[in-house]
Amino acid sequence: MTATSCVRGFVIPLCLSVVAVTVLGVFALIGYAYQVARRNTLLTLGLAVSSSVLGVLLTYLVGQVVGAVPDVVADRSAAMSLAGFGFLLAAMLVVFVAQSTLPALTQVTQWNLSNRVARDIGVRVIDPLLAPRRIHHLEDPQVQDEQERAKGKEGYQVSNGLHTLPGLVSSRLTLLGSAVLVGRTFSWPVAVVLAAVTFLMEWDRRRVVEREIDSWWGLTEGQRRTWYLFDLGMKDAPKELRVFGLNRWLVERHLREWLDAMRPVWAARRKGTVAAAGAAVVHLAAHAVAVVLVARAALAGDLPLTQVATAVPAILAVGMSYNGFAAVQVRRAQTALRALRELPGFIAERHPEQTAGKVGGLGDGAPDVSVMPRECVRFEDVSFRYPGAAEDAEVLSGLDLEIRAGEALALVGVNGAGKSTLVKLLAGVYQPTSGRITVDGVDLRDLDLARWQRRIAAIVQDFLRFPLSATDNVVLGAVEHAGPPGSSPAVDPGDAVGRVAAEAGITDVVARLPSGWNTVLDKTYTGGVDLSGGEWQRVALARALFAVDAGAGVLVLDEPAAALDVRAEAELVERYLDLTSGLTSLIISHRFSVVRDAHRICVLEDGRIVESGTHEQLLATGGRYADMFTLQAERYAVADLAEVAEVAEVEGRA
Ligand SMILES: Nc1ncnc2c1ncn2[C@@H]1O[C@H](COP(=O)(O)OP(=O)(O)OP(=O)(O)O)[C@@H](O)[C@H]1O
Repeated sequence: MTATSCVRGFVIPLCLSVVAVTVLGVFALIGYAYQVARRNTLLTLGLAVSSSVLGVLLTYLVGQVVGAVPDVVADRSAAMSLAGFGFLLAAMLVVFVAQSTLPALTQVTQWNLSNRVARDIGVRVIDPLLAPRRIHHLEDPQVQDEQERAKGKEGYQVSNGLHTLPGLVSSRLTLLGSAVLVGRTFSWPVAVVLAAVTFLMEWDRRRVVEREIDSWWGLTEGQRRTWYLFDLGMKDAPKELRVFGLNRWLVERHLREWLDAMRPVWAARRKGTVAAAGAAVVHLAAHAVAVVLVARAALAGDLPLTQVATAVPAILAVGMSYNGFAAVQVRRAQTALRALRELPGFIAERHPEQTAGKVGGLGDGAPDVSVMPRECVRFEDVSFRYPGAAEDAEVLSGLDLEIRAGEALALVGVNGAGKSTLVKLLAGVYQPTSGRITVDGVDLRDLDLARWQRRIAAIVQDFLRFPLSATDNVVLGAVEHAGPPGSSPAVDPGDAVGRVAAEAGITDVVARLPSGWNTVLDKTYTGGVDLSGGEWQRVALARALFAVDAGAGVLVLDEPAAALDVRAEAELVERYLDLTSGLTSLIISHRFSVVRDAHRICVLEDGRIVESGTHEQLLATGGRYADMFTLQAERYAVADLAEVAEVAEVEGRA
């Protein structure tokens, strides 16, 4: 086979297919990056291509310079002019300098691109998960897996892949360019064999890297435990750990879990060592043989110095151009990008209930949600069990309940009776398994859920403690009235924040903070402070009242006094009917002093309402409420008597 036919029949198709596979394979990735950060993408890829083109050009120029030296030195007639040689030398140096400066530039554009992409991925992953107004999808393991795939276990995978993509493009072009130089200056078959061996080496590296990543990131259980222990020591429970003297135990346990998690990684590494060594030997031998062949041809006088000086560095450049790590990262990024694009559709397909229900917009003849309920909210024969729970694990079972508009209703029941669950159903974050909830006669399923949820202001049991300023912690109750995030407007006692702060009893608390309303309520920030449990609870109350001020008409208070001291609880009890006046409200509390003033009290037991009436009526009935109230009152009475006796004794002694 002649060199020309070899080039036409084998080398050109091979080169074209390698380029096609590389470009087509990463086309979606590049397209995505271009969509997010057009200039950075073009710049990064342009620099990567330039870097490899300059590298190949440098190899070529080095060959030309070295080849010209003997003739120029001997001043032979065939020698190029001194000016020409100087020009060649200068060109080589310019290319060298340009190629040496490119990596620094590429790194900057690469980081910019990764940052822009990471920001975009964050939004693309979080948005479809947070946008739905219900939360079934968050408890769906398949949705969790899909979002994990979209995000990537080891950070944002698409961003990591794009970070390594320029390196992959560059090494592919270097490989092709250098192989062409080897072919042109020495031998096409040798060029093809070297390229093939280098691909083999890259394939082997890719396998090793992939296996290692899999064995590390696949260990979610061990890994989760390791990081859990780390967080426990650093931020979650530093005080409790010291009280129980668990510091050493934690360090040792963390180390043990980490070692357990790493062992399979090491095993995978050991397993791959023999194959990796084999591939490396084949790779090295092929390149060594190629260099020897060049040397032999040179010694035999069959290869001029210029070609020798070009072919040898080109052979070495081919050998160095495998990039298994980048190939793995890019491939993973492609999978992650697919999942990222499919995530919203995946959620919508698996949870069609999220998109159902839309009436309540103005001007469509539908009821105006922003003033509902005008009459009542009604639970009609409602049963509910949590998604994935066993058939017989019903929390609510055939529950009927009417909450009249403007009524202050209280709900009591033992732990686990389903009170908070009822609140979640009222807010529409879950749908009843059977039965229905209506607002002024309209099924909650048919209402515009987003608007209905804006009608509800709530303190839930596990209320949020934002690591933001005191102002933000209050105004986030009605984010549309809060201004841009982090702007923390000045607070005036007469404005809404000042008013709700006074109602919730936090004016003095905020006045004592080092930077007043601007103080960050998190000790880990400079100048930040933490509040006591009761103070936090009052901040949460202020947030709910801010939402009411902004237009919410249904106030839900789930255990609003759990962390309050006696005086704060008494104040809440005193103001409760004032705070809820004009609103439809639902209060849940185990403290009967808090609920006794409600217009109506309902007892939840065995998944349904078993008693309903005013405090006095329920006491007179002598049922469950009366039992629970009496039990609590007796305990208080005993405590009170003990305290009175103690005081009397102390006074007597005095
Ligand atoms: N997300 C969930 N998934 C599965 N089961 C849940 C979930 N949340 C609560 N449960 C279960 O539902 C039952 C009712 O819980 P809920 O929180 O509504 O009770 P509660 O009356 O508010 O209790 P408490 O007085 O202790 O606050 C409990 O048995 C609880 O384990």
